[in-house]
Amino acid sequence: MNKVLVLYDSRSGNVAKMAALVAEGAGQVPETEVRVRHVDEATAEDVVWCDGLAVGSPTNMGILSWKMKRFWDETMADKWLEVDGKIACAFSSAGGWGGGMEMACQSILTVLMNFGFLVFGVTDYSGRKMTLHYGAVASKEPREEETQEACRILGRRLAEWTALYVHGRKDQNPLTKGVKRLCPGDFVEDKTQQA
Ligand SMILES: Cc1cc2nc3c(=O)[nH]c(=O)nc-3n(C[C@H](O)[C@H](O)[C@H](O)COP(=O)(O)O)c2cc1C
Repeated sequence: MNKVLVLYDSRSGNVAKMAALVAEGAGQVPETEVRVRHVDEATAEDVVWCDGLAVGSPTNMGILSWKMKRFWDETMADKWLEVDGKIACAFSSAGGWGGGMEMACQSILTVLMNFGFLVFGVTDYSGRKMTLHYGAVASKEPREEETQEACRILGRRLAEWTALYVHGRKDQNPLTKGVKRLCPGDFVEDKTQQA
């Protein structure tokens, strides 16, 4: 069974909504078991259990929340050298566009790299001007369809990579499985807007 953990922190519910969408996306890959854990209830064993991990945090001063940082500093400290090679990605909500959500994703990815995770971004677009190159991002709650879809794509891509690289399921390779992957040109209605 393909195993995905969605680990998140959320103070006012926005990242929790993103986490549910990331989990929904992961669940679109057959034979995938998805666990969703708030950082307050997550254990080191949840991380050990998974093949792939999506970590979400509110953007706090441009980086991950102190609770999420503490989880890796303290809860996971004994597991250092034991979780290398798992596949991982990030997502974050900030107070507004430009508020640092991609930097927060980068800070999450930095922590994960420190533990030996194989981290990734996504080249696909989820809307006319929305992609998730460093992880899925939202301004406040994921209200717009393209923001919601970015979260789903992230979770689905994570489960596809773990299916392929951990379980050898070549049929789940997103580059060859025949599911349309969107790029900016797919959304251009008015050619004068292309630049
Ligand atoms: C301590 C603190 C720091 C924050 N720092 C930022 C920030 O650097 N940039 C930003 O745009 N929003 C910032 N915010 C706003 C949150 O990132 C935003 O409200 C987010 O959607 C909260 O997610 P949550 O509902 O999952 O807790 C901050 C909020 C708090 C409480």
